[in-house]
Amino acid sequence: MNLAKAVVFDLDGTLIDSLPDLAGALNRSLARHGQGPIVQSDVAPMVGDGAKVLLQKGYAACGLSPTDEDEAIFLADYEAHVTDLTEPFPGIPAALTALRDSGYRLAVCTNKPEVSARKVLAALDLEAFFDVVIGGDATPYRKPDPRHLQAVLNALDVTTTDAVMVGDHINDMKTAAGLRVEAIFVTWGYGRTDAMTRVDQAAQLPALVDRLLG
Ligand SMILES: O=C(O)COP(=O)(O)O
Ligand SMILES: [Mg+2]
Repeated sequence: MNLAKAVVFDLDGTLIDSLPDLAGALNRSLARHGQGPIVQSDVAPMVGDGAKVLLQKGYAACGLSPTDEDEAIFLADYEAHVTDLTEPFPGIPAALTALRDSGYRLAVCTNKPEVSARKVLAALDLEAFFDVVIGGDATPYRKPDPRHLQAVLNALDVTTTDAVMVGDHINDMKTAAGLRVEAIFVTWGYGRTDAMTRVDQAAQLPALVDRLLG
C-alpha cells in the first residue's frame, strides 16, 4: 500500500473532455456580440489558464475584449452547462480505481473555477476518488505558480517526493517542476509540450505512477 503517496491530477484535458462545453459557452458569449463561432480545434489551445483567460483569448481572436458583464454571464452560463457534453476521457474511471486500489491518495489541482470543477466531478461520478480539490479561484495562486500545487500537497499532508502531477498542459509541467515534483504529461488533452514522461492511454497511468513513486 502507498498510504503516504499521492497522485495530483489536472482536470480539463486530463480527466475530462470538457472542450465541447467550454467552446459552447465561449461561442454563446461571442454570439451576444454577433461574433464567432470559433471551432473547437481553435478553442483547445486557449484552455489551460482558467475560464476568464479562455474568455479573453476567445474575444481577442475576434478583435474584442470582454467586459465585466460578459465575464459574469459567461461564468454563470458555463457553470449551468458544465456537464451537458463533458465526459471522462476513455479509461479514466478504471485508472483512478486502480490507483486507489494500490493505496494512492488522489487530488485535483485545476485552474477551472472550483464550483464548476466540483460540479462536473460530482455529475460524472468522479468526486469520491479525490481527497482534495483546489480550483484556480480558490487560492491567490494558480498554475503555473507552484504554490497552487503546494496548497494541494499541504491539504493532503504529502511531501513533494511522495507525489506525482499528471496533466495535459505546459502549466502543469511547470507547476510540478517548480516544486521538483515528478510529472506525467498526457497526450490526449489540449496542450502540447516536449515533456519527457508521457502517456498516450489512461490504462498506462497506474504502472507509470508505480515506477516514478515506487
Ligand atoms: O479550464 C482551464 O482553462 C484549465 O483547467 P485545468 O487546469 O483543469 O486544465
Ligand atoms: Mg488541463
